[in-house]
Amino acid sequence: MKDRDPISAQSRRDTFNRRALQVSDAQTLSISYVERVHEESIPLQDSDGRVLASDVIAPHPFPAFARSGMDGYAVRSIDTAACDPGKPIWLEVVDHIPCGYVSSIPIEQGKASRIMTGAQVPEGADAVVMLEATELRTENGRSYVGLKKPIEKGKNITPLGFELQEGDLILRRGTVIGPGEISVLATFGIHTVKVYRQPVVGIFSTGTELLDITEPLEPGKIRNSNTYMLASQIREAGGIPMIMEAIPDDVQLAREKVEEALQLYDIVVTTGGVSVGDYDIMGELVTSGELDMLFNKVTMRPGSVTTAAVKEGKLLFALSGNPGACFVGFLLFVRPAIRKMLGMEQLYLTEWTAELGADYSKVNNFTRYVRGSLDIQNGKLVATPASLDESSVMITIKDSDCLIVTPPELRGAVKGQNVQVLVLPGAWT
Ligand SMILES: Nc1nc2c(c(=O)[nH]1)N[C@H]1C(S)=C(S)[C@@H](COP(=O)(O)OP(=O)(O)OC[C@H]3O[C@@H](n4cnc5c(N)ncnc54)[C@H](O)[C@@H]3O)O[C@H]1N2
Ligand code: MOO
Ligand SMILES: [Mg+2]
Repeated sequence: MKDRDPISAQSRRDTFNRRALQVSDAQTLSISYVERVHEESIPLQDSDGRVLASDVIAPHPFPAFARSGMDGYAVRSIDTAACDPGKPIWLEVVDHIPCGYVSSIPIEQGKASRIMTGAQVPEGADAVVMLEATELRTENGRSYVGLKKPIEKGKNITPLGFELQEGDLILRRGTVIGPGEISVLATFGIHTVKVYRQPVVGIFSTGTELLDITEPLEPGKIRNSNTYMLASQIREAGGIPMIMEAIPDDVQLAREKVEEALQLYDIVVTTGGVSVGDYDIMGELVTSGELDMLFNKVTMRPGSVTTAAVKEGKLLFALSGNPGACFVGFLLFVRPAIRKMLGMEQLYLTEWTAELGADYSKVNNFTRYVRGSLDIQNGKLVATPASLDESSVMITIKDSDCLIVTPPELRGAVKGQNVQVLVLPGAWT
């Protein structure tokens, strides 16, 4: 027995007349409402995974001095030209140069200085002979190094500016910071980094059947998995998830919750209640005129009822309650919005061409995004559809590396056929 009021008859009629947008049109529309978030400065050591908010220009050449690549002797190559294994040339050792020390003794004809890997090459020297190719003798308190082979000019020396010149553009705004970028920033003494603030994304699920993950199972009810799946997806996208308590199917509660979430957070994502059922409250809310609805139907499966609306410049994505549709809806619409806010350049999933690993017979008039696994077979990238790929199925999400894009066609797709795949974050890229 129901103990709730269904949504209005008018709302239900409206939902039957939804205008479906193509995925790309729906993406373009929703992304056009996204503004980049503000910048903030954070310590370099906290900047992993964050996005640079300004270009980084090399403030000095790197290396900033000609550097020895070996432990050995800094010499003038010309002095070694006449070396012979049977007749070594002896150069007087005039200095000893550890790392971090700058020698004040230039290398003149017939002279050499002992030098360590990473030390600044002294003036006059144009090559470093490695220690193993030398012998040492002492005479009258002076040291001499013996060389048996000529050395070419520049050998074992990394010239000043070998990697970068002063003024070179090293990192572009929009770059995601990882170990390589951190190394660059540290090298140039950029200890405080200007990055985009992480968008804060409010999440709540709707559904009278939902139990909290801490609650024991009850007949007819399920635990709320979407909220936690979305929180994980938000983190991967670079946002900060704010988990709000799920609500039962009550339009008034949904209205208040959406209002509150839009006040507090940069983006709001909900799940459930967007189809044509009697208690599909989010569907009713977005068509009530309180928000500007952008779309409530997209020509895709799963997630055909994916909905987006905007209020005072903030986006609400009302995703389907079915876990598969929720997962895909996030990837196609919410993730790009978070990435745009973060100033990233690549908003959408990476697209590759792969061979289909098994026949896929399901067809309809919408593009399907089929969960699949990727592997290499006989040197070719192969995408195999998941055994269970229904929108309501949760279990195969964890096994997927990609979404296999199957456009609407009369026939199904066959094994061996080329297909486009959208690579899932963290899988292979
Ligand atoms: N007459 C029609 N019925 C349905 C249609 C249709 O076109 N005509 N579309 C189907 C498709 S496709 C989808 S997808 C779903 C969309 O449903 P809603 O987005 O309205 O979601 P709910 O009805 O609230 O729930 C659907 C399903 O998902 C479970 N759910 C909900 N929230 C969660 C959560 N937080 N964690 C885990 N699972 C959740 C819920 O219990 C339902 O089983 O509509 C079809 N129906
Ligand atoms: O929204 Mo449903 O399949 O289109 O999952
Ligand atoms: Mg429903």
